[in-house]
Amino acid sequence: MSQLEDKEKSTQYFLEQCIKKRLSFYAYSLPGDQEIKIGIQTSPSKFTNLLDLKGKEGFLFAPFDIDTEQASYFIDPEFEFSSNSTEFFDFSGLPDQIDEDSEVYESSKEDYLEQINEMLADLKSKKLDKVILSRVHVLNGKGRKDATSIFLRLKETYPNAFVSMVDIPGVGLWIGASPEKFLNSDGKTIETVALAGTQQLGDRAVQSVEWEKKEIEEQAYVSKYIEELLSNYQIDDYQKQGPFTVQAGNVVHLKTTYKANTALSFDQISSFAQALHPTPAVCGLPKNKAMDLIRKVEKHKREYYAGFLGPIHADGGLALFVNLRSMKVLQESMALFVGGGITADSDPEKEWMETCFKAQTLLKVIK
Ligand SMILES: C=C(O[C@H]1C=CC=C(C(=O)O)[C@@H]1O)C(=O)O
Repeated sequence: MSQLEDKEKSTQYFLEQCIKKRLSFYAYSLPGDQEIKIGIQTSPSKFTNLLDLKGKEGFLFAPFDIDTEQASYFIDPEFEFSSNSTEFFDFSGLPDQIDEDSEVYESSKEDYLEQINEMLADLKSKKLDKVILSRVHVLNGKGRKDATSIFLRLKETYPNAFVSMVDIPGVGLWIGASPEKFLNSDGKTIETVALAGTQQLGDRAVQSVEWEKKEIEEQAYVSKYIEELLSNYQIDDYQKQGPFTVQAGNVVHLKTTYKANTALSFDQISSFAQALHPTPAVCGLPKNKAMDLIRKVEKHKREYYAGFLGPIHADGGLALFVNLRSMKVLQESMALFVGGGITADSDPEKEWMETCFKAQTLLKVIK
């Protein structure tokens, strides 16, 4: 067996034990990075403001609807492990644990079409410009015992995604392969992206993809929102690139990147992140109206889908991503969360198909 296979195997064993013993842990690999970082904490703390995490080192996990739904968690690891190191952790004294599964509401196609038509009525009467409708697709027969191998396969299949697995007892086990950076900072710069618009790639070359008016507009709403926010924070010195086409598995998106050469304090970064979330890539525009419409129309709770997650460092550096192409892993099933941006020009059937293509990015790896 090669050295790499040996390492992969020990990472697999390690993660499987964490899941069986129901430890609170995170595991992630950054886009383009081979390494998997893992951290364990007996009881992670909740936080309400990113500022509370100032000077801390760990992993944060925030829901979509910060105001009315689940809590935000911070895992401050008592033990850290990396797929590049051979450290040892003794699981032998810990008993196996089983958690009660919570119910997740799965939308039928009829539900989805009814919901999109309800949203379209508000969009067409110009109550709002854009809203994201999401749904849950439940896959039976695969569950917690399969989580680690799916996580490792996602990492191999999507090396440019932020691939993560987070388990917090009573909160849930989540896995994802996100194509969307939320906010990255190394203390000297901040980076974010406007990602929206989706097509199935099929057998086309990425650069040959052409975009329709509806897709160009839905992405432009995200760019406009980010640019207004940068301006509100007096961040004028930034490089903008795009929009250009990027591939995320079997789909492509339109993306604009923003990089500001501004050294912000942690206080400013946390305030900026809080104002940025949720962007019109996952919520809509105007934000409050879109949030109200989502709360009214969607029958499931989004929980941590479309929230944000990632590591933060004691020096204020952070690498946060939007929790997309993600699923909640239950004992014997998996709940995949997928959504798409709806505007007055949306065609309900096409939007339904888009959510199917997005689900395929995960299903392809699970099956
Ligand atoms: C909300 C999702 O994707 C977002 C990111 C890229 C493209 C999107 C779109 O075309 O609608 C969404 O804004 C999802 O994957 O569930």
